[in-house]
Amino acid sequence: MPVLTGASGAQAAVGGPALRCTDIQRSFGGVQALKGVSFDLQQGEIFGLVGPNGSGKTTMVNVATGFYPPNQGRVALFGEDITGWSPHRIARHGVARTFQNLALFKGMSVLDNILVGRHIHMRPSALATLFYWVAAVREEVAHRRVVEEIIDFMQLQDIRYEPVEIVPLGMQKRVELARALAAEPRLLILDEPMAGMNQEEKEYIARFVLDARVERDLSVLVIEHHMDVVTAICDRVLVLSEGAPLAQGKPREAMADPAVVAAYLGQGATAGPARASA
Ligand SMILES: Nc1ncnc2c1ncn2[C@@H]1O[C@H](COP(=O)(O)OP(=O)(O)OP(=O)(O)O)[C@@H](O)[C@H]1O
Repeated sequence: MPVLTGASGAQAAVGGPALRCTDIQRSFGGVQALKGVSFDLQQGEIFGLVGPNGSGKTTMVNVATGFYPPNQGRVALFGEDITGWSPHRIARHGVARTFQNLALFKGMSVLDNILVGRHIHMRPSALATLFYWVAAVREEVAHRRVVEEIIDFMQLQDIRYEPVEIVPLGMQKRVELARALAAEPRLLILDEPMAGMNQEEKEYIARFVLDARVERDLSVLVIEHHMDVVTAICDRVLVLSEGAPLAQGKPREAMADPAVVAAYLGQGATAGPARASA
């Protein structure tokens, strides 16, 4: 059954929060991008961040992943306070993300781009490689095995040796998701993973996310504008507007909240729930 037109793939969440954001505030000069945002993303949950353009979704993700420290508020990952940590340190603690604008390495093959996702598990030491090259080769083989398995999972076998820049946009999005999975994260953060995709490509990504949650024991935070995707894959959503939380709950209920409808209407018909069947 197609994911986006069938029953919700949502499952009940179990355990404590994978990500807890408490009273997050963040400004850029005079622009208050986040005005006290709080939410818990439970382990095993697919949690959506939605809202009109400029409502603070990407800023929230950048705060959670250490790209921007918050001006106020705390971020906790699996119970550990990570406020102010660097992106690299947060990545090592099990967070992988994709970006709104693709961040792939042109000139490298699809396979090598995915292999980059393994870097946080690599132990680069020239000395160790020189004297313990057997171990280094063994490590390289192990990384390649993980990558090959992800290439199979994401159905990228046919394009694995292609330079990434000649691959169609929908496939590039899939490669970026594969690279994030290669990091073997506990929390996966996706910033508009289906932007620019046709219906079939959206179906693929939705299915990969649902399968990855189960097979890879993932918690997922996703920013997405396509409301059919949000209602199909998200257990819960937080709706932001102008940096403030408007509603939180199951997708259909949160999107039906009068304050949410009003916020989207203020943005014009193309920005909001009107795209539900896009
Ligand atoms: N680095 C920055 N410098 C200055 N202003 C910024 C910066 N990043 C975000 N902003 C501002 O913060 C506000 C929230 O932006 P943000 O990108 O987080 O929104 P968004 O909900 O992700 O939007 P979209 O759906 O269009 O991607 C906007 O007014 C934006 O212009």
